[in-house]
Amino acid sequence: MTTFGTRLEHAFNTFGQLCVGIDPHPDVLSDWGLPDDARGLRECGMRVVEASAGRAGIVKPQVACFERHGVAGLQVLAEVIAAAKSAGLLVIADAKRGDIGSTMEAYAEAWLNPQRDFGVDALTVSPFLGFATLQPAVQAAAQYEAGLFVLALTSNAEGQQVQLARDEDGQTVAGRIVRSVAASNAAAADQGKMGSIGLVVGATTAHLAEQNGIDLVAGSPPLLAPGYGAQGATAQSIRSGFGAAWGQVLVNSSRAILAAGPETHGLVSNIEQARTDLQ
Ligand SMILES: O=C(O)c1cc(=O)[nH]c(=O)n1[C@@H]1O[C@H](COP(=O)(O)O)[C@@H](O)[C@H]1O
Repeated sequence: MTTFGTRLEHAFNTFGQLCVGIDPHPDVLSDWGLPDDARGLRECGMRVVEASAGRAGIVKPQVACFERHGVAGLQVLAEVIAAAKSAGLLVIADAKRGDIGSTMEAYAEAWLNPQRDFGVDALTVSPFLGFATLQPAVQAAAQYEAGLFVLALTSNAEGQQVQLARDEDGQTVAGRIVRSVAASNAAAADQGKMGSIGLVVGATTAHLAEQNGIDLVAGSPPLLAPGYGAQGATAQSIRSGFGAAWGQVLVNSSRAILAAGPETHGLVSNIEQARTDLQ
């Protein structure tokens, strides 16, 4: 095994910077002619995995879409994760977990230990109970050679009220999170490698980093950028928004890819189009 940052760099070099989002919303299932139940989730998830394998390096299942169907939905999530891993895809679980340290330890064990049902390559986490509460997850990531994506500057406009708030030193909340993540990646950065502790910076909001003096390059964190396609960001706006940090960016697209419908050729064509646009 190698660190998550190294596996991600390898995926970038092989397949480019696209992350295929697996978000089986009720509308998607209905458009695909599938029932809004565990069978529909399984069919949708497995088709996206099949279309992504060998064409994209990374998939990101949206846990909420599976959780919505209770135990049966979570069983399907475990199956989709296992199928994606055996197809050679890196899997980021988008569960946005965050709690006091002792509880965070349990979340980290559930999502980052590869022996567990939901063991994935990386997990999205929330630092809004204080960055230090994420420490057990940072430790688990090191132990299991997994990764984290810490919310910093999210793609939704409402996020800015909290994330761009300034403290008495004039520092933004997002800026502090970014600096804490950079410090967690210091060892990898010293070796010129991509870190395993990443940030979530929206494709739609990336330009706000530079405008607010936030340095996304320090510590080489991978940057998960949702917002491409369905939320309005384009390949061009993302490149200019991230500027010098573009090489670290993993661009997620969920609904825009799933809009192809259930046929493999349509999904493949949307994945390949997104990959080409992002090159
Ligand atoms: O953590 C995320 O992935 C995330 C963070 C963020 O700031 N904005 C955001 O849209 N997301 C997720 O990224 C996906 C975006 O989906 P589409 O807008 O359909 O491409 C959804 O699963 C969101 O929950």
